[in-house]
Amino acid sequence: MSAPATPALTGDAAVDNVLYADHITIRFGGLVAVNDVSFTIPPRSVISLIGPNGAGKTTFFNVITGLYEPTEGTVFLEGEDITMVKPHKRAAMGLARTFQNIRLFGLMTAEENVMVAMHPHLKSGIISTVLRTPGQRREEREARDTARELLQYVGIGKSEGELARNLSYGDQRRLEIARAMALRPKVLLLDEPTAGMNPQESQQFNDFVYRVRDEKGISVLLIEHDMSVIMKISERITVLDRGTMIAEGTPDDIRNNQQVIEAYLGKTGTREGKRLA
Ligand SMILES: Nc1ncnc2c1ncn2[C@@H]1O[C@H](COP(=O)(O)OP(=O)(O)OP(=O)(O)O)[C@@H](O)[C@H]1O
Repeated sequence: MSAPATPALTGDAAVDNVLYADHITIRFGGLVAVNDVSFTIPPRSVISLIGPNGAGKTTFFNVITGLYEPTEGTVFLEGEDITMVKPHKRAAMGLARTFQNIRLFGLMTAEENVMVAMHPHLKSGIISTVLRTPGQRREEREARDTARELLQYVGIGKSEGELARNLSYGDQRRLEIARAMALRPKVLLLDEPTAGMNPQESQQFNDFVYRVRDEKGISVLLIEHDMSVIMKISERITVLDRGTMIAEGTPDDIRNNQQVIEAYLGKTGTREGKRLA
């Protein structure tokens, strides 16, 4: 099923969805990187954003997370207009992300990496931190316990004392997710989460994403190049090509969509030598 660039949204999309990006356009000088794209993330959903190189995925993602201000359009989080809200504030409001290139503190332990991320939710001010008041010590103990629980949750509980840089690549990705979850997100935005994972880690990742959705009630948005991951994991897929939304639907809809096949493979079916999984 192919969708127009501006699908008609029924009801109040800003209220019914955790996230609603309404008619987003982003221009860089003369280049229209994203062209009038509307997009929703329903509660407890696993959604993917795909498209060939240069399609506008990262640019759109950056508008959602607040790194870019859209030229036109509005972003709502649980009905609240967050278009002008800065990235760190959005993170504290419940939009947590991981990065394509892992960004951990390599010389801190796994546990410390998660504790640092909790900072926006901690109450202690600078004075009580310096004086190490009983309240501050209690809060630190609780933060440490929560960090350990999160590390257990993502499957690297035994590595709590390891320096982040000594963890395997797959475990560093898990640590990034634990850190994002420390923000108690409503939406978890994952940029290329399975890059560099082996097939077994990739399968475990799929199971993990469903657990996050079902047990924690968090919605997950993925940008991912690996089609086999996308097709297995997504409840809904949105496809961008040259800044325009060319299709939206279930994995089966997308797999059989002629426009999507052409966008990826070219009309002759040979572009980049790829196949849709
Ligand atoms: N900061 C910027 N300034 C100017 N042009 C940009 C900027 N960021 C992205 N673009 C351009 O916008 C278009 C969309 O790029 P974007 O990185 O969003 O695509 P993408 O789908 O994420 O691609 P890839 O899969 O290769 O990462 C490209 O033509 C890119 O060159």
